[in-house]
Amino acid sequence: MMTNLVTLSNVTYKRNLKIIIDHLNLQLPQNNIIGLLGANGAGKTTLMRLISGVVPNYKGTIRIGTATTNTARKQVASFSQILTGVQPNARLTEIANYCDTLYSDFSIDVFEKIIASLDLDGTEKLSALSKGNRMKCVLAVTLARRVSLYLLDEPFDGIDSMTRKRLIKSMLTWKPDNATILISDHHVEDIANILDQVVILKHQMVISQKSAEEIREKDGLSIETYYENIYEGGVDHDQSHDNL
Ligand SMILES: Nc1ncnc2c1ncn2[C@@H]1O[C@H](COP(=O)(O)OP(=O)(O)OP(=O)(O)O)[C@@H](O)[C@H]1O
Repeated sequence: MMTNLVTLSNVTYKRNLKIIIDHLNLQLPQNNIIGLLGANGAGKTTLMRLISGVVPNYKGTIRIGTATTNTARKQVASFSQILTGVQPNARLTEIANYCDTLYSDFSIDVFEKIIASLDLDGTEKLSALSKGNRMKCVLAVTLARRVSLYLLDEPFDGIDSMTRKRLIKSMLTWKPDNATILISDHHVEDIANILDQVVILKHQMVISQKSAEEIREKDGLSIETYYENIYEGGVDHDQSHDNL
């Protein structure tokens, strides 16, 4: 049986009177790679921020393992917005040392191994990195925290296909056993073959959650087609039973 790592119950989040997340319920199992899909503005980044513990005012409950408060969740989830606020002039090794002081779970050893495997030079300054190299750095810093949950918000945005493959390989290599990765990406097909599950967000809510295997084998669809069908107002046949 799958153990749930993350549970959101009845979570509502408003910003300037606008509802961004509406009575959302979601459970994410342990040791899974989960794709978070949805159009621009669907709320993917907001959902990750809520789970990671950086959003102060929301209604409902959010739990990662036994961590329920924002402070406790920050300790057990590594969010890819980790470089926000880092001095652009900092060198990569300085960033790692800084993260090491911030997070007791940070592994400088893992960070160094990841950047070496991605051909990044630790003496480079963050501000001097190309977009692709910056993304490599983001992934290295995020994964160097040894935690049970990783929240990766569009980690391959604007990345060429070869670099993307290397980043995906790195992610799979360095994911701790039993950890869960929630990953958003606008190009579903890029990550489809590594996903265990797909969660689709629309209209401030989760409109579908399904295992990737079920989509491929039972529904006979690619994840991309499944996503487009659901998003365009198609019906999840398993939920309606009208395909019987
Ligand atoms: N700082 C903010 N103030 C007001 N509204 C915001 C703010 N940040 C996000 N929103 C709104 O919240 C909604 C969800 O935004 P969010 O960035 O979470 O979506 P997303 O699915 O990550 O989008 P994208 O795919 O474009 O990154 C949007 O309607 C957006 O306009």
